[in-house]
This record gives sequence, C-alpha cells and structure tokens, in this order.
Amino acid sequence: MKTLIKELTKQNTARNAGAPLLKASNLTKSFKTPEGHDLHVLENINLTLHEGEIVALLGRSGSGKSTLLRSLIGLITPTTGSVTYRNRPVVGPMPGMAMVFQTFALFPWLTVQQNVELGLETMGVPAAERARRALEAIDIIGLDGFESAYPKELSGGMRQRVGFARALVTNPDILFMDEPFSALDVLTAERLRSELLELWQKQRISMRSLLIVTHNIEEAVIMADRIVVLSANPGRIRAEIPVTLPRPRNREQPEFRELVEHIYTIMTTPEKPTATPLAGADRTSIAYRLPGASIEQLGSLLELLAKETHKGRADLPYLASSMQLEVDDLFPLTDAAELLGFARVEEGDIILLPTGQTFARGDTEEQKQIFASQLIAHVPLVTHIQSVLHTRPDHRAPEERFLRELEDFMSSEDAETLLSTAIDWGRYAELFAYDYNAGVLSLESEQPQA
Ligand SMILES: Nc1ncnc2c1ncn2[C@@H]1O[C@H](COP(=O)(O)OP(=O)(O)OP(=O)(O)O)[C@@H](O)[C@H]1O
Repeated sequence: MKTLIKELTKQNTARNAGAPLLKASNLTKSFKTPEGHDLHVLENINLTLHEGEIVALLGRSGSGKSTLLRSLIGLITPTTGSVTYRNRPVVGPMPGMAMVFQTFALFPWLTVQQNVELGLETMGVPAAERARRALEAIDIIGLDGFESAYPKELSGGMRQRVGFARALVTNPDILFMDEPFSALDVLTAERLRSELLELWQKQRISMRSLLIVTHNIEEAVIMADRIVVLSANPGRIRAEIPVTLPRPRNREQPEFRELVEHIYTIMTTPEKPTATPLAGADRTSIAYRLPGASIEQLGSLLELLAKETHKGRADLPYLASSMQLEVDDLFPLTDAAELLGFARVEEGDIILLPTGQTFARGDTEEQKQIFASQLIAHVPLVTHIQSVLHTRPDHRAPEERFLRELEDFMSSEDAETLLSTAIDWGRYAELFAYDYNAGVLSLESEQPQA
C-alpha cells in the first residue's frame, strides 16, 4: 500500500486525540528599522495547533501573518517567547513541518518530478525511494502524466499542485500554507481548495494539522476548524473562532453567511486604544498607517452608497462581492472612508455620513475641495508635508526627507508605501504637487503653469 496513504483507523485515533502539536508561547517579534529603531510586529502571541485541526490565520495586510508563520516553522527567530513542536524547541526548519508558498517557489530548470524530489534530496533519501515517493505525491495531487514537464509548461493551478506535492512528499505532520490560493484565479482556487479538503477528510495525506494564512474571510470559513484573527500594529491575537459548520460547507447557508458577517465585524471594529498606542496605530502621528485606498475606488464606494438602492448603508460582504473586491482591497477603502469622516463602519455595515453624501453628490471641483479639508482635518502626515513646504524658501522638498523621517517608525518599504499614499491623496486634493522624475514635492502654487 502507498506510504502516503495512511491507514484510516490509526489516523482517526490520532486526529480525534486533539493533542497539542505546535505551541507558540508569549511570542513577540521586532525588526530593526534602517535607523536602528525597533519595529514591533508581533506581540504576545499564544497559539497552539492540535492534532486533527485546520487552523486559519486571518488578518489584514501587514498584520504580521507571514512573520508569525515563519516564526512557527523556524525560519525566523522570535525576539522573545518560544515555539515548540512536539515539546521540542523550534530553532530552525525541522522535519515534520512543510510549507506551501503563495508564489509556488518552483525551480524553473527542474521538471515537476525533480522539483518534488528536492525536499527529499536534502533529507538524504536514496534516489530510488525519492522517485517512488515523488511519483506517489504527484499522483495524489492530480498531476499524473506531468512528471517530466517543466514549470513553464504548467498553468498556475498546476504549478501550485507541484507546490503541494513537494510539501506532501516529505510526509509532514503539519502543513503550513502562506496564502496558497491567492495567486490563482477564483475557479482554480476553489477547485484546489476543495480537492485539498477532500484529501484531508478522506485522510489520503499524512498531515495531522494544517495551518493556512489568509486574508480571505470566506476561505477561512470554508476551510478551518478554528479561525485565529490577528490585529495589526502590532500583530496580536484579536479573536479565536471555532467553526463547527458541517462539511462540505456551503457559502449560501445562512449560518455560513452569519459567521462571515461576524468576522467582518471583528475585523472592522477598532480595538480599544492602548494607553500608549504605537505611532502606526495613532491617528495623531505622522506615522499613522494610512489605508492604501485609491481615490477612484473610494469615490466609487461613496457614490455607490449614496445611490437610492442603498440609501447610505450597505453590508460589507455584499459590497465586497458587488464591487468584486477581496477584503484586502475593500478594507483600505472602508478604513479611508472612516478616517476621512466620509462614513462609519458598524457591525459589518458601512454607513455614509453627511460629508460623504456631499462628496458623492459633488462635481469634480467640489469633491477635491471636500477631500482637501478632510485631509487637513484628519491626516497629520499631509499637513506635516504642507507645513514643511511652507517653511522652505523655495517651497520644495525632496521626498527622501519625509522617507527618512518615517523610517524612524517603520521599515523603508512601509515608509515608501505610506508616503506614496499621502502623496496621491495630497496631489488629488491639490494641496501640493509632486515631480515623479525628480522625487520632489512642492506647493501647488509654486508649480510652473502649463
Ligand atoms: N525582515 C523584515 N524586516 C523589517 N520589517 C519586516 C520584515 N518582515 C516583515 N516586516 C514588516 O512586518 C510587518 C508585517 O509583515 P508581514 O509580511 O508579516 O504581514 P502580513 O500580515 O503577512 O502581510 P501581507 O498579507 O501583506 O503579506 C510589515 O510592516 C512588514 O513591513
């Protein structure tokens, strides 16, 4: 009998036991910024993975999901706290744990079979056994016939199947998946997800626990027995939600929708502010992480809400599907609408406020003026840029000047993202101008006339 196909009764006993497999205790992680400041990414994470369960780690972009995953698997050393796997400290990658990446991470010059065998090669498995196990894994994952194909010959879905086969071939106890379906189209993702769940339920794969990192609420509810919601700045466990819906789960079921709605509410309800919030979470700081919302989409959202059919209020899951947005794209819009005083989010609904109404009904010029006054009232980074430009004799400043300042609080990559949002918003509102080629900001009135 194939080694990957475990004996049913043995697996059942193991899976029902619910014994702890992996445990993170009081885990924190900070990175150093280029200026030597501490960037606090994860705080006091206590998380246990038990035998027989699928856990989804759900959080917004930047909440620290990947950092946590990499800490659990031993790719990153926690700043404080510990991770243990079967009561042994995790201090580096160890057998028993395997990972599937969002971007497949295949070697283009190797065939499917060679890619799958690679993990076994590093474990010192003899060639004949490597080949046998790789062919089994390829078969289980539905890639029979493609053993000698190269990645470039495969579709995205098939490449990710290779990613799964490469992880399964090592017979892991725990499979970690970092947004494994997010680079695939909707239909392919759905198909792979349900095939993986079927393999898991029919116990055709060796794993005793699965951990999936995702920002997709429905994916978490479809797959998980337990959903762990991370908050951001720093990443903390905000909620742990058991999912007891029978499988296979139906997205249209009222209980499914209710749970999705409940999680939307958790993810859009601000946490109680701590006594000393980090700059990234403090709305009065220039380092407040502005949601990366595009003005076009924000305008569309407000205009949609103002329509007669919505009467200024809409359900977020409905909005995500009607605007064809993933939550990672929708949340920055609703956050921006809230931050700028255009709307309020409450119990999974978004409600248009009077300023949002006026904006939605205004013409282009009126919209720009409203946007400018909301920016001045609510976004310290934009007012800071303006006041620096005012104080300079030539009313110009290189963007580098602001980047260096922001890097006191965050990584250079995050500083660039934040500044670019502030520049987009400020330019649209005509509060300042920006010369992309020179990387220079200037006061709008100082721009040469076209
Ligand atoms: N090696 C590093 N050095 C400095 N900062 C880092 C490093 N790795 C991650 N970060 C920062 O930690 C924060 C969390 O990043 P992480 O990738 O873990 O979040 P995430 O929730 O997985 O986000 P996404 O869903 O966008 O991938 C971000 O601000 C990121 O810039």
